[in-house]
Amino acid sequence: MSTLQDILYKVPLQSVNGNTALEVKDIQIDSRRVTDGSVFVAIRGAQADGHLFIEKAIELGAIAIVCEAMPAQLQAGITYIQVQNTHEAVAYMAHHFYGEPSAHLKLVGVTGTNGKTTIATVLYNLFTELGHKCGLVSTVENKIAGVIVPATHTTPDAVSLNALLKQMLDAGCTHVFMECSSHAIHQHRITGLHFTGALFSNITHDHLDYHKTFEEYIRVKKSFFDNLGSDAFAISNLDDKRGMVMLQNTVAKKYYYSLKTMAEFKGRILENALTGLVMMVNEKEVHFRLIGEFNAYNLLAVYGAAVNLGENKEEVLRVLSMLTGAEGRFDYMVSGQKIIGIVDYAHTPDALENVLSTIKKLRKGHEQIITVVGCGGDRDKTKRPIMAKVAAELSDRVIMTSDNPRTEDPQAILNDMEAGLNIAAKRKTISILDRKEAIKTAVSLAGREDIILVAGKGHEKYQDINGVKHPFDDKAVLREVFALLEK
Ligand SMILES: CC(=O)N[C@H]1[C@@H](OP(=O)(O)OP(=O)(O)OC[C@H]2O[C@@H](n3ccc(=O)[nH]c3=O)[C@H](O)[C@@H]2O)O[C@H](CO)[C@@H](O)[C@@H]1O[C@H](C)C(=O)N[C@@H](C)C(=O)N[C@H](CCC(=O)O)C(=O)O
Ligand SMILES: Nc1ncnc2c1ncn2[C@@H]1O[C@H](COP(=O)(O)OP(=O)(O)OP(=O)(O)O)[C@@H](O)[C@H]1O
Ligand SMILES: N[C@H](CCC[C@H](N)C(=O)O)C(=O)O
Ligand SMILES: [Mg+2]
Repeated sequence: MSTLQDILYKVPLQSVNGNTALEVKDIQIDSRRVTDGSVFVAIRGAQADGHLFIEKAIELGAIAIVCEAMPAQLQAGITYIQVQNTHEAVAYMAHHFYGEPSAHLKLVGVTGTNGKTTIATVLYNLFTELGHKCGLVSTVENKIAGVIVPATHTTPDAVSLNALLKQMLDAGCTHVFMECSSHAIHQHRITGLHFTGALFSNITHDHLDYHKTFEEYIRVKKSFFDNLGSDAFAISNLDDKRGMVMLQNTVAKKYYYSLKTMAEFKGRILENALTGLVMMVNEKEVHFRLIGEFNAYNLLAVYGAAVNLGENKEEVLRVLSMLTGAEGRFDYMVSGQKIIGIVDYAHTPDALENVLSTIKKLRKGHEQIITVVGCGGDRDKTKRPIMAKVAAELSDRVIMTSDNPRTEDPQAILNDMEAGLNIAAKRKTISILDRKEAIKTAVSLAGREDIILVAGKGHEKYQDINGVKHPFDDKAVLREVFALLEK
């Protein structure tokens, strides 16, 4: 068991009031989860201020409080620690409390707007096939050597994350592949972790509701690389406009991948079809089951990481050629009538453009492309008209519908999307609020070999309407509607 003093190692303290030799049972950032012997860390968030719950935490058994501002009245027998930034403090505290698990693991972090889940999942599957016990931290799910632990975030908060890494270590995992979202980097959820490697996929328009400007979003992602140690490797996409900037100030060993110019990990696409990719990877021709140019990039990032982790190149490519991607990422099915259905998590303008242009390139002739798409509520509003415009430009028909409306009026979200449509785009677009009806309509409009893209929700198994998560699964609905056609 650690003492408060032990876990505060490396945390710059502003003032201390009380005993720091106390034994700590756990660390909590949510007062509602405090029990006897917890340390409660008060965090100023977007919705609430943890400082308002200090009394509540003490009532529930907190023995120490870590805060940015000391309460006016201090309770006897309780230790109060004031720090400048509680987000940062809790990350170091969790790291120490759980015995610095990341330092004993080969931990690889993946950041970028799109491709994180795919890259982390393919790495996890590759290394598992290569005979290693692995951990996965991702949007779809977390995994500890094959055992699924449901994910609530792309990257969990610092306490949950360090606890998870400790569980992975205890289960015998040697390698962990983890998505690092920009929210997580900004909120210090990954601060203090020891990374063996870091990967950058790309950066485009997303989360500007949170980061405010694109420059700030870039700065946050870059800070992940700035904070790596000199023993780490950093691999970036040279074909992305910000690929070099990301690694500009890192002291880690730098590597690049590219489809367009010379790079340590160089790919050249020979064939790109709905059946898979054929790509030259550093002079070797390989067939992959993953589809589309964007996955060629993801594969190069994975290959670069595997080589840097000391795996045999031939063996890596042999296993990679057999792997598929992550659930709900270009997830492909065909109806009895030969209508093609693709469920994809594209929920940004760039991802939508990528997935649609990939479909356009891969179709055999002029089969119709019918896109079902919506935009999430309580998220970046500026992407809505752009996503509608992209969908209309690259599809023959568009059914605009609800994604996760969350607390917003679903019709208002559709109106925001419609603002991106010109007259020609409006002519090929219809709006149907109910997502299941929208999918049914798409299928009813499709003929043999036409392609239906259901975008935005990928693996998600629910639709969040007004804070209530209603069961909903794009893949299951599409399968059900396809089955109705057989009757
Ligand atoms: C905007 C955002 O990222 N919010 C995250 C943030 O919450 P917050 O700091 O704003 O929390 P808050 O509700 O204001 O509360 C402040 C503090 O008071 C505490 N509190 C609150 C109430 C109470 O009774 N007692 C109490 O102690 C809370 O536990 C918290 O510590 O910190 C919380 C703990 O880590 C997260 O759960 C929460 O994620 C929310 C639910 C969320 O939706 N986040 C999304 C946007 C997110 O993080 N997404 C990224 C991926 C995006 C992508 O890749 O596309 C992710 O990594 O998942
Ligand atoms: N390298 C890539 N470049 C551009 N688009 C991509 C790339 N990889 C995947 N995509 C597209 O982006 C969507 C999301 O991919 P993925 O889930 O792998 O990314 P992510 O970064 O984990 O996303 P999120 O931040 O939402 O968790 C996919 O469904 C696909 O359409
Ligand atoms: N991690 C992303 C996922 C968005 C998925 C989309 N279906 C939506 O609800 O907007 C977010 O929370 O912004
Ligand atoms: Mg993800």
